[in-house]
Amino acid sequence: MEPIFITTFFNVTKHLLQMFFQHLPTSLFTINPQKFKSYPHYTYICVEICLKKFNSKIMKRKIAIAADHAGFEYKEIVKNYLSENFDVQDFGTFSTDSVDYPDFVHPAATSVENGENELGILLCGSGNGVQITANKHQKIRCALCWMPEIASLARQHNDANMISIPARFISKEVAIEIVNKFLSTDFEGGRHQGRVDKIAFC
Ligand SMILES: O=C(CO)[C@H](O)[C@H](O)COP(=O)(O)O
Repeated sequence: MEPIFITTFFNVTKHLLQMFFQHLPTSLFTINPQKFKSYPHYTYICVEICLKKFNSKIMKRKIAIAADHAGFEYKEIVKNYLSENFDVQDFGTFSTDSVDYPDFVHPAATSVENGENELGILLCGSGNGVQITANKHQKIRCALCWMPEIASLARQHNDANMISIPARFISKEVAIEIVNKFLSTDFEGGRHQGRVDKIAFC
């Protein structure tokens, strides 16, 4: 390849990366064009980083969150934790005043069901009330998660599109770990696909 093309290619890539992702380490942009031939995979890596960062910055994943008074404090913590990297839609409640969880869960579940949000996180004291409510929706598979491994399995095996968290029974740190697993684990498909397809009954 002509050196001029190589130099131009790297300069353009460098400027684009710097423009969009100023927080990335400078070392990532320090590329010697003369060494291009010995780093063919570098282009691929640059493009991949570019696309991932572009996706997470410009097209943030949309997450619904809702809680009752028992889950309110954890909801705020989870919401703040996610706010930088996700587009979080908060369906309430907005204080520790006593409320009825279905009033907040149904709108959140509807938003996941109709595709307005990709996934949803629900919190109440035991996790049961919000889970039972959400699972009344035909297209919702809401898993009660009290440890991170259960959240991973809920995605891998059950293709759960919502989780419920028992705020009165786990620490805030564990709640965050659960949310991380839920949002970063993919459905495995395969033998689980047919099972998941059989869940919605009528
Ligand atoms: O866990 C719950 C539902 O499953 C609720 O958070 C819990 O029932 C609220 O209880 P209280 O009104 O006594 O605060």
